Amino acid sequence: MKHLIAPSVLAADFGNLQRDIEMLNQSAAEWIHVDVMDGLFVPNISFGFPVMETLRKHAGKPLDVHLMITDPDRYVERFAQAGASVITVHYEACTHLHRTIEAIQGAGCRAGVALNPHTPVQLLQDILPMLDLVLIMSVNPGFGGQKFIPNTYKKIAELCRLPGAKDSLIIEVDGGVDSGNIAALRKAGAHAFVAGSAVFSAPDPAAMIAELNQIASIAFDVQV
Ligand SMILES: O=C(CO)[C@@H](O)[C@H](O)COP(=O)(O)O
Ligand SMILES: [Fe+2]
Repeated sequence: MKHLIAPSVLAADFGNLQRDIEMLNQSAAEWIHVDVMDGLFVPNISFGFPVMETLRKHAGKPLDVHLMITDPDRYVERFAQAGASVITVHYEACTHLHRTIEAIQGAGCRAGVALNPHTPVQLLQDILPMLDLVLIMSVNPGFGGQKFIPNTYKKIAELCRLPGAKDSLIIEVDGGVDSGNIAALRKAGAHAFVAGSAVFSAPDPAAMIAELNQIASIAFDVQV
């Protein structure tokens, strides 16, 4: 499966959000990653529907919504209506994950499940055949700009070996992804790469997205 880059708007300049979205529209990014935090599931609050509204209005690419919220079932329908293409919920935040996945897909979106660094991929075994995406967190969720956790490589490889996944299952990795680890992550088996600070702290964010895209595309040819 082809790789894709999903820059996270959490690291964008909110004073110039429209400008940053335009940059993403013109860039090699395939998706736009939207981090929603409720201050309960994670110790941080990011943004909600008003920002989704702006994104829907200006973004020309699919919105990949990462819900770091407790009981996400309460908001699945609204995020779908607000323009999400992918809705990812946390394994740790759902009591009835099977029902939640059905609700996301029933609302016309692709459904993903995110795993915190401490959550083993094997816990997904019984639900894997339903999933469109698994998001492996490579930092503890809640903040951008954190250090990448190397155990992620092992988790991606283990997930690839789990039976029952759809051929189209997308393995996404999120947290501390940059030009130094994206090739190894791609080789480990990941397809979708979220990058916040690596992109928006770069002097030329669009050039950094192109660089990440390029490295991922030749990952299998390079020694890592
Ligand atoms: O979900 C999260 C953080 O909880 C991420 O999507 C971050 O926004 C990624 O930012 P960087 O680690 O790339 O700076
Ligand atoms: Fe995220």
